[in-house]
Amino acid sequence: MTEFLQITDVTKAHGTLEVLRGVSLALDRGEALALTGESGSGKSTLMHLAAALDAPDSGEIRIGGQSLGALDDAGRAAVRRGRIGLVFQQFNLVPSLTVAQNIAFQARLAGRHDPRLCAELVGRLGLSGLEARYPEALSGGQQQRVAIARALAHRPELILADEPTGNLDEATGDAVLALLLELVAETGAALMMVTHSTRLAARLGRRLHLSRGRLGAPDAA
Ligand SMILES: Nc1ncnc2c1ncn2[C@@H]1O[C@H](COP(=O)(O)OP(=O)(O)OP(=O)(O)O)[C@@H](O)[C@H]1O
Repeated sequence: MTEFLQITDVTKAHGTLEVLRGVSLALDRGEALALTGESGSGKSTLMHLAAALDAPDSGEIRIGGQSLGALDDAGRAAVRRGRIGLVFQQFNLVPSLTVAQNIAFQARLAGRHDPRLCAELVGRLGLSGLEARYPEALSGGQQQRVAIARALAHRPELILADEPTGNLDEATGDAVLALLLELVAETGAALMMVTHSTRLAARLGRRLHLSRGRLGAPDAA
C-alpha cells in the first residue's frame, strides 16, 4: 500500500549543521501524527520539506505517490496549493484581505471555493462577526484561527500544522485541536502536527519524537 505522505531517508543541513540525518516516515489519509522534539531539533525543517517549501539534501519525499524532487517549482507550488493545508507559526495572512477573503484565498486559487464550508469554519473556529475585519485588527489568537480556517477551506489531503494552538489559551487550543481532528476524520485528510505539549500530542493517533536528527518513539527520547 502507498501512504499519502512518504518521507524516505531524508537528510538536511543548514550550513554545517546537520539537522535531519536520515528521517523516514509514512502517513496515510485519516491518520493524525504528533511530532515532538526539543527546540532546534529540526521539526520546522521537516515540516518545510513535507510542504515542498524546501528540498532535502538527499532522500525522497512523495505526496500522493508523486516524488517532489521530480517536479519543477511550478509543479511543487501546484501540489502545495491543491493538496496541502499549511498552518505555520508565522500566520502569513494577507494584510490587504479581510478575514473572509483570507479564508477563501487558497480555496479560490485551487478552484474549490465552497462558501458553505467557509461559513462553517468561521462558526466552528469562533470567528463569527470578524469576517469583514483585516488581520491587523485581530488578536494573535484570532489570526491563528483564521490561518487554520484558511488551511482547511480547500479540503486539503494533507494538513501540516506547526504549533497550531501555540497562541491560544488552553481551552481555545483544546477546542481548535478537537476541530482539526474532527475535520481530519470527516475529510479523510492526513495530519502532521508539531507540538511541544505531550498533553496535546497524546490526543493524536500517532506520535514521533525528533532527536539528534532522527525520528523515534516519544519515550525513546
Ligand atoms: N534557514 C536556516 N539557516 C540556518 N540555520 C537554520 C535555518 N533554519 C533552521 N536552522 C537551524 O536548524 C536547526 C533546526 O531548526 P528548526 O526550526 O527546524 O527547529 P525546531 O525543532 O522547529 O525548533 P523550535 O521548536 O524552536 O521551533 C536549529 O538549530 C536552527 O537554528
